[in-house]
Amino acid sequence: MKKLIINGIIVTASDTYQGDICIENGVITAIGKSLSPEGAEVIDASGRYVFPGAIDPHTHLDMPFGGTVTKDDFETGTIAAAFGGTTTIIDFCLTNKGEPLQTAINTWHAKAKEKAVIDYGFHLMIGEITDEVLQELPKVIQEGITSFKVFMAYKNVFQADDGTLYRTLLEAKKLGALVMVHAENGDVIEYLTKQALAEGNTDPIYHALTRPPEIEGEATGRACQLTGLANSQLYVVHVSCREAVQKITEARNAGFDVWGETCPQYLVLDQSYLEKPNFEGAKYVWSPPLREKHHQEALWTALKNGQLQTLGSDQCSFDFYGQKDLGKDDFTKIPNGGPTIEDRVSILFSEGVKKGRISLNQFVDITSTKIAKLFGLFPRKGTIAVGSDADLVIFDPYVERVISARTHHMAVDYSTFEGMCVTGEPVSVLSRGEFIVRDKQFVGKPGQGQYVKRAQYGSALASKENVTVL
Ligand SMILES: NC(=O)NCCC(=O)O
Ligand SMILES: [Zn+2]
Ligand SMILES: [Zn+2]
Repeated sequence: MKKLIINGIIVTASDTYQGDICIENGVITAIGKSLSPEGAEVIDASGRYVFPGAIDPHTHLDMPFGGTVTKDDFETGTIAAAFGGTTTIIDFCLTNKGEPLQTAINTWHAKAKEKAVIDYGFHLMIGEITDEVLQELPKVIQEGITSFKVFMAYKNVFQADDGTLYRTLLEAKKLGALVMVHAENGDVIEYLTKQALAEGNTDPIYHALTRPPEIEGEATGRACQLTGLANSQLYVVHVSCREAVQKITEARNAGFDVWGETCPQYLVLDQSYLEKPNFEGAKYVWSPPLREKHHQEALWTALKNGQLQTLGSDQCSFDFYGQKDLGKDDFTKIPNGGPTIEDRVSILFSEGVKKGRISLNQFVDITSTKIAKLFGLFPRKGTIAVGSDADLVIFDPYVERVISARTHHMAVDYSTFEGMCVTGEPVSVLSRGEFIVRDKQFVGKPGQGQYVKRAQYGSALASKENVTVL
């Protein structure tokens, strides 16, 4: 049935205005003032913002990692994402050396198909470049997987060597894919962690102390230089520190095609959380780790100035009891990651827009539009325009609430942001014109989310967008 959202304040990455949005067959068919309500279900959004559905470019759902499997799967994870205002995710498909890429892709489709309540795509991990991998990559692109992920850390697990990264950059350039890196120096981390354990230092805080910011800065700089050499394109995931921002900024100023993402946990939490008593610090173990507080300022400034362009959640949830406690006597055995998919958008709105650190339009760009452009989803997704999917969030910008595991929708037994007071909340969320959250109630169905084939890198990027705004 036709729907008409009336009187909302429509916000895109470039404009803010009051208007009505008409939706038919899952897409936006008209935007204007006083559109005719004839034959339409009318939804009054007076006093509320209407945003394009947020896109999360960095999730790990139903992922085996650290000797266990993430607690949230494609059902609980995407329901939580929807409550948080996210209508599309791009999840990381892990590959195994020596196994066809297609096997891994099929596995990831099987995880998502019957479960996802919002639309989804995949990035593909590249762990090695072999003749077989080279042969398969063009088909991967045809299937709409147009971003490749290389880990520079997690030695003996996911880590690829520099030769693999360089060859992935070259192939990506040829095929029209964006290369994503987890940028930390895995070899040095291995040395520092062994040293810490040998000295009897087993507590969660040593996770952070054995992965100092220099290690992230070095790997980020190396990946940027290799990108310049290959004349390719790079997206640095989960940037946590000043050193990495500096390397990305230098690369962009040198004209390299380099982009950076940060995550909500790095914007609002700091290293001291790892020192919480009773092993609670384990809840805050990410790689890269939470940093000293002064790094937060560098990240906010970089988002404001465009040196970092996106916010991903890096959702990778493990229960405190039964999963995080695998590392009770050895911090290297704590599964890395935390639950963040539901709170990403609200935290950026509350801490960013409400506190005057970024503008409302930047908020939309950082959580949706720029992600859609970088990952081949724009203009189908990432904006409010005639012809775009009706992925929409009706957002109350005034409500104040406290984030808690008692009220969140993730399957995990704690909240990363427990007790944090935020202003603003999605009230209703539509995916391709259908409500999935209506007046804060879930009304969607597992399996209604669709796989989205993404266009090649660059299809929606104007060249001037790669200029750093100082
Ligand atoms: N970030 C993290 O600690 N866990 C998820 C896996 C990754 O992104 O490195
Ligand atoms: Zn990572
Ligand atoms: Zn991640």
